[in-house]
Amino acid sequence: MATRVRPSSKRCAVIGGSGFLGRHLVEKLLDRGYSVSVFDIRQSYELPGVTFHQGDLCNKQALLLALKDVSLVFHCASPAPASDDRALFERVNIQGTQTVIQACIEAGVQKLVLTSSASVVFEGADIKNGREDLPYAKNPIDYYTETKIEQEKLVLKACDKQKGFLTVAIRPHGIFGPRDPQLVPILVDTARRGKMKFIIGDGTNLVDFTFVENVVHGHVLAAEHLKPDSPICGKPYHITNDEPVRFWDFMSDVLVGLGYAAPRYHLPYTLVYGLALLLWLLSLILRPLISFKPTFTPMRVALAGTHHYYSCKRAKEDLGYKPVVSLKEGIARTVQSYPHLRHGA
Ligand SMILES: NC(=O)c1ccc[n+]([C@@H]2O[C@H](COP(=O)([O-])OP(=O)(O)OC[C@H]3O[C@@H](n4cnc5c(N)ncnc54)[C@H](O)[C@@H]3O)[C@@H](O)[C@H]2O)c1
Ligand SMILES: CC(C)CCC[C@@H](C)[C@H]1CC[C@H]2C3=C(CC[C@]12C)[C@@]1(C)CC[C@H](O)[C@@H](C(=O)O)[C@@H]1CC3
Repeated sequence: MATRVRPSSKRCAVIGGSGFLGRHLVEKLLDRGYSVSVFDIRQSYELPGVTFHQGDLCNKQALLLALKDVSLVFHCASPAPASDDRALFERVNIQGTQTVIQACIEAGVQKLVLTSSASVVFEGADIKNGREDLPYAKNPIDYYTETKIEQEKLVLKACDKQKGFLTVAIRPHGIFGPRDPQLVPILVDTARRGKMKFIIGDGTNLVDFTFVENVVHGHVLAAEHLKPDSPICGKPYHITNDEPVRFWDFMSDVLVGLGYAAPRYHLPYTLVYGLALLLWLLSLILRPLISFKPTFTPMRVALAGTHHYYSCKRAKEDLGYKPVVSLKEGIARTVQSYPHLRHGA
């Protein structure tokens, strides 16, 4: 009689492993002695110990090949928020995540760790020290957030101790660090176009930004604590730097570190938000004729002008989480890693 080989607990797959967070996670997993399969729509690097599977996560057969003999899966793939493409977000984040869950169950995967986002509870109003039991946003500001909510619900609902399939979701906020393709590059691009002179609102709003290595640390802790008798099964966990900072101080530190001037002039929040909404509607109406992407989207303005920081108490208690890199050190390492984005480079 053929016996089913139980996948090695040190064999894992990272869906979205070619991306910013995914690659940092892969590097940490290799350091910790895991062998890693990366499944991604693109291959962006090569590393000893990593097997690449190029494919779309909406394709179950392609996924099944990558999940063979894998016991632990990290799902950190998503279209970029800036794409603002509703159909793409629904296909990848919702239908694709359903496919990931089915493929994991069929392949005998035991643990699935989802990269969700703290923004699943954010709808433009202030959040101060928000806990995981805040309700999901009823009116999410953009399609990205709308589909991240559905994605998280699907993954957490799929947790089934009887069947031996355990799930958990990590909710980071504002990830930054070396190789980040959005926060620092968009910020510098905006500064180079002379649009980072303004502070939206009074500039005192506190926000969480999370150095990528802390996000990775949270994922690894979650994977290693995910056991049938652990309290973390089927739950979401905030993972941040646990050092809320003024949004505009963080932006200024990065800009000044790269040789640009810090924003100085204040603009009223409601005015900028209204304009951003108008521009977004205009871009939607004109989309069949011309394509333009406004820099100041309603979501970016809301993120820039409100308080939104989250409690990591649950992660500290259940996972023993503690950030491994401080905000100051994270900013310094990030700034240093972008010589090509320095002023005048
Ligand atoms: N960057 C942040 O600030 C932030 C904050 C909170 C949560 N997150 C979440 O973290 C995860 C990783 O984000 P990131 O910043 O590393 O983004 P990223 O764009 O660098 O990485 C995403 C990866 O997913 C891959 N991908 C996209 N569609 C795919 C598909 N159909 N099939 C297979 N692969 C596909 C991309 O090729 C890319 O390599 C995402 O789920 C994102 O929602 C990011
Ligand atoms: C144009 C200016 C007002 C601001 C320029 C900087 C912005 C590009 C970034 C500042 C905060 C960032 C951020 C994200 C994208 C880039 C910023 C808007 C996310 C929306 C990316 C997706 C994540 O899931 C969100 C999260 O929940 O952490 C990010 C929130 C912060």
